[in-house]
Amino acid sequence: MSGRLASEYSSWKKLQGIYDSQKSTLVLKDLFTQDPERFAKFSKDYISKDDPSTTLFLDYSKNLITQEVIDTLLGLVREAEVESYRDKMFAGEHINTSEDRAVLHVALRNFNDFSIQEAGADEVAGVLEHMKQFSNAVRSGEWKGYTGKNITTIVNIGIGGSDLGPVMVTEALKPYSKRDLTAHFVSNIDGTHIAEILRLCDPERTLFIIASKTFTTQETITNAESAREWFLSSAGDKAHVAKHFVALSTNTKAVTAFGISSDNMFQFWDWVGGRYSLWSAIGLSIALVIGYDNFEQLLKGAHGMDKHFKETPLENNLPVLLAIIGIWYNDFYGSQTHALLPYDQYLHKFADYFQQGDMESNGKFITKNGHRVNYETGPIIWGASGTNGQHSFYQLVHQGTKLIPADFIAPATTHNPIAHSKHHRILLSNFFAQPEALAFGKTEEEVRKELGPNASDTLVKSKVFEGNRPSNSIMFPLLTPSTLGALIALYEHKIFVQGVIWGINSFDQMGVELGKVLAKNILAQLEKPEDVKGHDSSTTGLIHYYQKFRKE
Ligand SMILES: O=P(O)(O)OC[C@H]1O[C@@H](O)[C@H](O)[C@@H](O)[C@@H]1O
Repeated sequence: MSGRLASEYSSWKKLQGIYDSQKSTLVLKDLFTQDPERFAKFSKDYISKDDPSTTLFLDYSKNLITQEVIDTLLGLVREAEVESYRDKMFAGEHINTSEDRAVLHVALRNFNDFSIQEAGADEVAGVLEHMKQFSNAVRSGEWKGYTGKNITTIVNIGIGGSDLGPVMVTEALKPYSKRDLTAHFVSNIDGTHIAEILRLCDPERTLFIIASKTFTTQETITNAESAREWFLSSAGDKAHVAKHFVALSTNTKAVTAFGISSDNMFQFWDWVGGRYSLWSAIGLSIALVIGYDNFEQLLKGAHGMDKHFKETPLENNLPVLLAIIGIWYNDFYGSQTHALLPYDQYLHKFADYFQQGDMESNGKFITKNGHRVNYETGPIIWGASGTNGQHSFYQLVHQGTKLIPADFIAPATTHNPIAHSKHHRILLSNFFAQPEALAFGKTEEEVRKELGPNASDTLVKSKVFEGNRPSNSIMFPLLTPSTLGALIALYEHKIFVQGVIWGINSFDQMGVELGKVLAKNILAQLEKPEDVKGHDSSTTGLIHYYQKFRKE
């Protein structure tokens, strides 16, 4: 991050020139015809140096790019000093400047390869050991509830980064889960969320995991208090809380004040951002569900990608490639969104997870130096698992008026090869067909030929696919813990690279604060109409409407 606006870099200006002069010739159909080597040139294998069985394959040939575009985008990476910023992150420098914090999720999965000096980095192994002991004890049945019964249900209470990561990963790695241990996740302050989950729980066999970095988040603390009240209405004695409540937090004082002993607290540090915290104690529910060894594999898979990101030249660096291609569409083609489309039911929460990961990191208009950007920053991230999306929103992706770059993600093999893998073959045939249709479309001539001479012009036109809609395809042999770790880290580092190029701080989240402050103020005014003060007429009117129906 050089301190300049991205648009001031010479490579940015050059990219604008390339876009203006070559846009009409950047046509995938032609680019593929002109160069039979295009796939080989624009695809990369990732093989983990530590564990060669962990691999990913990235095909980025179906993008509106030429070697010149890629080279110029890499020039942008150099001008923005991404490598130096990356090294600062790994060294523990306080690159989260607004909060004066290091950004060290890489230290949580380090396994002694990188030397990191920041306070707390040397405590990671100890916390992992605590997680290992605890998860083994619960899973084996050695840890008993207050009436001497095994724990069969865990309820993670957390929100944002203290929820989305554990939810996504426990869903993604279900084939590795202990099937007789049920995991629930409560996040929403809406009492319906916890009420419906508690209906499924037996207080004698349920463990509540209160996950909150700050331990002050209103939703989490309120849900945790209601869970404790529900538990005590059966257990009676407060001493039993120790067997049924644990906390994952950086705030020992607040955890103790809540009534959870520090023995049952799993520590982490202020240099772990909420949306980067699944690798920390926040991952306890993951370790409980899939077992500690699999959790460690997840960390190791991510560590392999960290090494790749740190050590691989820019032109072969997968997170860098994903980042610059994203910038090409976001800042030059004017794409507003980016779709994540995993063709794997186990990854059905992947887009939700990276909605926070990306949008909370890069949804910012002020640079680290306090200037307003004059270009677009983070895209809107959305998506759903294939093939469901095909029967809903793909219509717009294929024939709508917007350019929506997409990442298609799929495992070559499945954990559920039912009907001799027939399902998986059909799934993959769609995974291959969609990017092909998006890229190459269907011409009027082809449609006319298909429909015959009597087809009306209107019908023919409605069936034309313009094509030239870009996508990346990411494949891997099977969705294992280490592969998932590598895949998540790939996207984390992509977000990092983009943030550095845009000159913003990807590691604070000031934009979520205003709503919280206003809600607190309004909460105090909800009882009487005469208390509703200081709002616009719309907000006042809405609160008055509520007050007509208000009940205890
Ligand atoms: O873990 P905590 O402190 O309860 O915070 C939960 C979430 O709180 C939100 O307010 C933040 O925007 C998220 O980044 C964070 O993950």
